[in-house]
Amino acid sequence: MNPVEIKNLTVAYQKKPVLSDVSFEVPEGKLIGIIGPNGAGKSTLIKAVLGLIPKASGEIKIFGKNYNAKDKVVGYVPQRGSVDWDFPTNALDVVLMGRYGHIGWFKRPSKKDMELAMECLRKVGMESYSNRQISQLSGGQQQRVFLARALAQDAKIYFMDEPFVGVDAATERAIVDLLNELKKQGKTVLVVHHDLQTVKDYFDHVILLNMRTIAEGPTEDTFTIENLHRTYGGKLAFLEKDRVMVNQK
Ligand SMILES: Nc1ncnc2c1ncn2[C@@H]1O[C@H](COP(=O)(O)OP(=O)(O)OP(=O)(O)O)[C@@H](O)[C@H]1O
Repeated sequence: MNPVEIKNLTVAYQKKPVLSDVSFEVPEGKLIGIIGPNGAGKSTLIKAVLGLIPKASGEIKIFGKNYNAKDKVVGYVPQRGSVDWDFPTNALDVVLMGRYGHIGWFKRPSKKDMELAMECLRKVGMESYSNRQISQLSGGQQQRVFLARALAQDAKIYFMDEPFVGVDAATERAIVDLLNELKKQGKTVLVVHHDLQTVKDYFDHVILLNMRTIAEGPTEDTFTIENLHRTYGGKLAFLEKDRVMVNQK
């Protein structure tokens, strides 16, 4: 059974559709890139799957069922810019929040939960920052803490919204290693990604989105210049053979 199946999904803000008739399914245990221009509806798609915003119509199935947050099947790494980093909490507590579905709200985390949270911080190279207030971390360090929180959730499917934005090369490498580790564990990871140069290196499968599903499938067959043209229209700039980027002007 596919971990995520979307059929004819339409989502609207104030009656204006931003996703229209979107359909795709993703295979289990793969790294999947969600690719499309600004405003294409990528974040909206993730929020609709997680039930954070309502859908106007269509079907969203997680392992064949309607998603229920209590099932603890889906982990989420939001866009860094959408988080209140001034909230007075330290890195370890943020990671422990990832365990709450397992611990139960209002209960104290056990020693095992604390150890697991520290282990997740270690995996992203942040164990020595466990007591640091999150407002006092750099952008890349904040991103790593959020990835550690997602790891602590021990989900089967992860949605990550632009985890590579604003991070340095070392953090980018750390994130890629983490994605590959999750894949090795059989997890399915969907990542909103903007850097077209690295899509072929990072993802097994892509979903090209621009209000509709333009194309989806294995990266090799789907991430083609023709499909990119269909996704980005006139915004594509060609650097040289096989290298393409989005012209933001
Ligand atoms: N809360 C909201 N109310 C009204 N319109 C919204 C809201 N959130 C997003 N939109 C609009 O919906 C469209 C899709 O937005 P969304 O954030 O899903 O795009 P995106 O593909 O994630 O973009 P980006 O790459 O810039 O992050 C945009 O036109 C945006 O302006």
